[in-house]
Amino acid sequence: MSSFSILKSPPKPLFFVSNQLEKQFPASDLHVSQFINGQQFHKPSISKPFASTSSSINNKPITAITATQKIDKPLSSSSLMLSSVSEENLAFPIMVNGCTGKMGKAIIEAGVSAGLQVVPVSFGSESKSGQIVEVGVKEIHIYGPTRRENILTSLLNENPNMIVIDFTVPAAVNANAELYSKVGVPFVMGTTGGDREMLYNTVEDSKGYAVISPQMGKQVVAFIAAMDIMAEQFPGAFFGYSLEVIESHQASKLDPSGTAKDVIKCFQKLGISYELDQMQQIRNPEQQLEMVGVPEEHLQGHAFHVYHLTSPDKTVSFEFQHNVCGTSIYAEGAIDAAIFLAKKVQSKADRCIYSMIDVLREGNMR
Ligand SMILES: NC(=O)c1ccc[n+]([C@@H]2O[C@H](COP(=O)([O-])OP(=O)(O)OC[C@H]3O[C@@H](n4cnc5c(N)ncnc54)[C@H](O)[C@@H]3O)[C@@H](O)[C@H]2O)c1
Ligand SMILES: O=C(O)C1=N[C@H](C(=O)O)CCC1
Repeated sequence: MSSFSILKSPPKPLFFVSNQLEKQFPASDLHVSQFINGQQFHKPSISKPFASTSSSINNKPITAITATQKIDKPLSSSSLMLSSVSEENLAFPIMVNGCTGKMGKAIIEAGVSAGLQVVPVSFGSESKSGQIVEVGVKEIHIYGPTRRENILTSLLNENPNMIVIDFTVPAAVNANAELYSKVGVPFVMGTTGGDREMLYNTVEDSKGYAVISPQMGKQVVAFIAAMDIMAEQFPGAFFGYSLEVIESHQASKLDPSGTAKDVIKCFQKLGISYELDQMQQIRNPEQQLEMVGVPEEHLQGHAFHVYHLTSPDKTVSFEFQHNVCGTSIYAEGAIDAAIFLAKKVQSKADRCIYSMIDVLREGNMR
């Protein structure tokens, strides 16, 4: 049984950004952005040193973000499900990198709903460096690519149980993983792309802990696991079949679907000859509306996949689809992955690298 401890006492702030960190890494010329109902609003920029225990913006303290603070939006059905664990007051903070992005915001909301605490510091792109982002009532200070090692080391010293959740961009995957591994902070890597082999090698060499998965949606992960089991048990079962794969994502997605790549690996084991560059990627909103049937309100955030198999004589066909609108399915899965990882770290598990299938197998589903 895991020795992971669950606090029963009332929630207490578990971390603070110290004056020392503030002095070391002042973030001058901070900008405040606010997200309301998914829309970003910019307030006039202000010159402000990095968060201190006594400083405030608009009279709001910015030193620590605790699970006791409320998100000022109605609870969705999914967040109601997550709120059932908030009473357990899970005792580790999360650092969410890429927090100005769609997933970053969703992770913060899901994490707070689950009773986790969010470190008020996030690594972002150069262009977002120096901004303060408000997500609900949370204020998160964004740091660009410089001085990250020192900042992360200081944060980890102050929050020794911290887990990083990374939903950034494919180009940042390897550098970020190297940084987390070097500093020794466990991480959940939800970001797709980059050099995946190098990613695994980096974590393995450092003997650090990580959950890595291009797909955190638990039901989609269960589908991939089922395909993998079929491929293991019946290799070559679809030999000679032809495969057509179409995936559609919001136009801002920078890479091909990482999920489809994993599913295609299963089809290859099942005997189908298919190259990744045959996959059809749809990023054009007009096509998404007309061809794919994406609801208009989800053009900015969806992941639709269809895999069509046809027998050599064309008398038999199979079709698999998984269509996701929005981000909540991934955010909930990523929080489950962080909780799973915290338990592995706490119990000093021998194995260090995990997938979402491991998270599902251990039944860490709330
Ligand atoms: N594993 C999953 O289940 C899952 C689900 C959804 C999205 N994703 C992946 O997560 C990633 C992010 O998706 P999104 O929809 O939130 O994208 P997004 O474009 O909305 O957000 C990306 C964020 O990364 C930040 N960023 C850019 N460069 C950075 C850098 N060098 N360091 C740190 N941050 C940087 C951006 O400022 C932005 O805040 C993508 O790779 C996407 O494919 C994975
Ligand atoms: O929206 C995205 O980007 C997604 N990326 C992942 C992938 O590439 O498979 C998971 C689905 C959403």
